[in-house]
Amino acid sequence: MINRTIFLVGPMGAGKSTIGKMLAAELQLPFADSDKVLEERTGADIPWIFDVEGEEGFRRRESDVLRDLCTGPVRVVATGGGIVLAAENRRLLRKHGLVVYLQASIEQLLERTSKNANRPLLQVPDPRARIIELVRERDPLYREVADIVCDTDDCTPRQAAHRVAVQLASEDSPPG
Ligand SMILES: Nc1ncnc2c1ncn2[C@@H]1O[C@H](COP(=O)(O)OP(=O)(O)OP(=O)(O)O)[C@@H](O)[C@H]1O
Ligand SMILES: O=C(O)C1=C[C@@H](O)[C@@H](O)[C@H](O)C1
Ligand SMILES: [Mg+2]
Repeated sequence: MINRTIFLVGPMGAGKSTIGKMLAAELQLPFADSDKVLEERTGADIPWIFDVEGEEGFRRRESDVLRDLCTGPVRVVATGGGIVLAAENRRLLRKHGLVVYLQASIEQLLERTSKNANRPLLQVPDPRARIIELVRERDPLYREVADIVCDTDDCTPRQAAHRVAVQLASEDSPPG
C-alpha cells in the first residue's frame, strides 16, 4: 500500500510527465504535474512566465505549487526539472514524499527535448552543453532527495512506469 505521495524528479526529458501519468494509472492514484498546475494557476505558459518574471519568478511560483502538492491526497506528482534547486523544496520532498529520480543519458535527454520549444532553459545555441551543465549541477541534488533511482534509457515509458511501481512496492513493504 502506497501511503505517501510519489514525487518524480530528474532532468528535462527524463520522462517525469509521461511516466508519471502511466505510473499513476498503474497504482490507481491521482496524478498531478507541477508544471501544469503552475501554468493553470498563472494563466500563462512557462515560456511567458520566464519572459515576464524571469527564472526567479518562476521558481517562486514553483515552490508555492510544491508546498500545496505536499498536502491533500496521496498521488503521483511529476515535478519540474529544477524543483530540487531550492533547499526548502528538497526538505519538503523528503519530508512528505517518496522520491523517484528518473535518469537518462545526455543523448536521450537531448533527443527527447528537441521536439518542442517549451523549455526556456534549452533555448540556447548549444542545448547539449546546457543539458550537460544542468545535469552536472543537479545530479547530486536529485540523489540527495531520491529514495529510488530508475534509468529510463533502455525502455519505453510504460516499462519504466512498471519498473518504478515494482521498486516502490519493495520500498514500501515492511523490513524482514
Ligand atoms: N523512456 C522513454 N523512452 C522514450 N521516450 C521517452 C521516454 N520517456 C519520455 N519520453 C519522451 O520524451 C519526451 C519528453 O518527456 P517528458 O515531457 O515526460 O519529460 P519531463 O521529464 O517531464 O521533462 P520536463 O522536466 O521538461 O517537464 C516525451 O515526448 C516522451 O514521450
Ligand atoms: O529543468 C528546469 O529547470 C525546468 C524544467 C521544466 O520541467 C520546467 O519546470 C521549466 O522549463 C524549467
Ligand atoms: Mg514534465
